[in-house]
Amino acid sequence: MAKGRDNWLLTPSAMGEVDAAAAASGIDSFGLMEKAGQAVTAAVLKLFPGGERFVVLCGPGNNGGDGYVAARALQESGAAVALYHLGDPSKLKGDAATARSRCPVPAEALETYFPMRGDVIVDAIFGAGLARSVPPVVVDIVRRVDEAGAPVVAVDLPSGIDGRTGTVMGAAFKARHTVTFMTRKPGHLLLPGRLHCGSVETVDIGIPFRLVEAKDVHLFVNGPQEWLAALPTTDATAHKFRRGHLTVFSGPATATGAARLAAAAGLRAGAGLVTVATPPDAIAANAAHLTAVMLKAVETGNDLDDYLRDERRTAFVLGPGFGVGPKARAFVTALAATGRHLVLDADGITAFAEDPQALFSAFADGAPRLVLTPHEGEFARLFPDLADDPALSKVDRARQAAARANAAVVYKGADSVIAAPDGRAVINENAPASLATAGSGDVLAGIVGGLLAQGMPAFEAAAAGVWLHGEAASKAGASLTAETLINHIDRWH
Ligand SMILES: NC(=O)C1=CN([C@@H]2O[C@H](COP(=O)(O)OP(=O)(O)OC[C@H]3O[C@@H](n4cnc5c(N)ncnc54)[C@H](O)[C@@H]3O)[C@@H](O)[C@H]2O)[C@H](O)CC1
Ligand SMILES: [K+]
Repeated sequence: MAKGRDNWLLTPSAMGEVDAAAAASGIDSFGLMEKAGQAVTAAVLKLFPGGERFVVLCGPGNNGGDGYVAARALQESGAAVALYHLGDPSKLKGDAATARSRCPVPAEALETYFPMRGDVIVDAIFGAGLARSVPPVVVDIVRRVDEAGAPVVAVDLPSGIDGRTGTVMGAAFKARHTVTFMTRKPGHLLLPGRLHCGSVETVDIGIPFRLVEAKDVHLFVNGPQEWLAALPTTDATAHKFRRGHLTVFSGPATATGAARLAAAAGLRAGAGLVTVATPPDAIAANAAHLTAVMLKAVETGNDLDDYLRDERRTAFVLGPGFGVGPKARAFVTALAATGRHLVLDADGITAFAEDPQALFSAFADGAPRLVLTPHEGEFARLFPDLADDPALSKVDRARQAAARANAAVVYKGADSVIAAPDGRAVINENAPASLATAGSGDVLAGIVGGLLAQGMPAFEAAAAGVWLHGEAASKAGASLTAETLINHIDRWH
């Protein structure tokens, strides 16, 4: 499955470099702006064929330039158009100045705009060049538009959204629809930016895609193109041992459900065999609920050493319901020494809060064998400096964490980011809101463990696991529980 426009992501600065490369290769840059403005016009007219008045808000850069093109094209279509500008339009430069000079619509200062009933707003104030918090006049206009409930179509990005991080810089429009150019930007997927974009349309404005590909940014929307080639196939003749053996470590008698959810999910994800390794006091609780999944008592370090002697036990999940004490740290250290694969989740992560370096050192050598699946709070426990650095996007944080831990990191959320130590990263977009339910994280850990058990590399298993989890949730419907989610996990091939 090829990487294409739909799953490619460029940061605004990389997009700017692509623009510059296009201009250097002889492509007419005003032609690009013209196509951008025309595409916005087409989207606006399609979405609002009965719009009474189109109000174009133009900023001081090329985003505003796109707006001047759109204002002219909307007027040429016979629509009523009003135009408001931020800053002194006589100071516009280059293509934006050209676009303004060709726009016959009279313009007024932005602060004088008060929405009227029937207005449809084209937001061309800031796009890729937003560099700091929006000025007070934009904060005011965003508020007026919100209060009036007027629909907004955003050019490139809703003004106020940082295209690199998805952060709201002071205030930002909540668009009904966003028209962006060549590829989406991280801010269209990362929260809260995603919630401000409405539907997002990516328009080819004529920059050859080879110039986009030349920017080797290693950032994509998560999808099968990233990992399908590494997904284990189900071969009818495959022996169950060849499909790997996943072990999930259970917590004490009072906390066994999470491990069973992970185990059942691992089986569904294709592991040939799955065992719940349980403290003796929890055998009865686990035995009462397991059928296809096997059960084995593992209490002490010696028990674990014995258990690990069988090299066919290829992958492990530790954390769901496990408890955060020294036992978790000792077990993880022993597992690391085997050279096999581990998903460390929940309590397993928190157990290393006081000494994250001990965890990173244990997995420092060789190809990544560890998958970490922290939500925001757990991430901050292992990587407090990265969590606190406001300059970093969620992608930056996940990437730096992956490099530090020599692990595939799944930084969870509605906008999960999966990153590898070598810098590859994907942003996930297929997770429905219904996934925010008890036990959903345990199921994810189990899916990833099941894929690791079958020999999938850490980053691919992590990215595939997150995507399959999202697909399962969509199929399970709005009232899903962790149990019904498991029944909808599909291995895909
Ligand atoms: N290939 C493409 O994607 C094309 C994109 N186009 C459009 O161009 C903009 C990017 O244009 P740029 O001039 O770089 O940036 P902006 O217009 O977003 O803003 C820059 C402008 O605004 C000033 N500024 C930035 N932040 C603030 C702030 N907080 N307060 C006040 N002023 C601010 C800054 O100093 C500049 O003057 C892209 O989004 C597309 O819409 C091209 O039209 C075609 C090719
Ligand atoms: K905009």
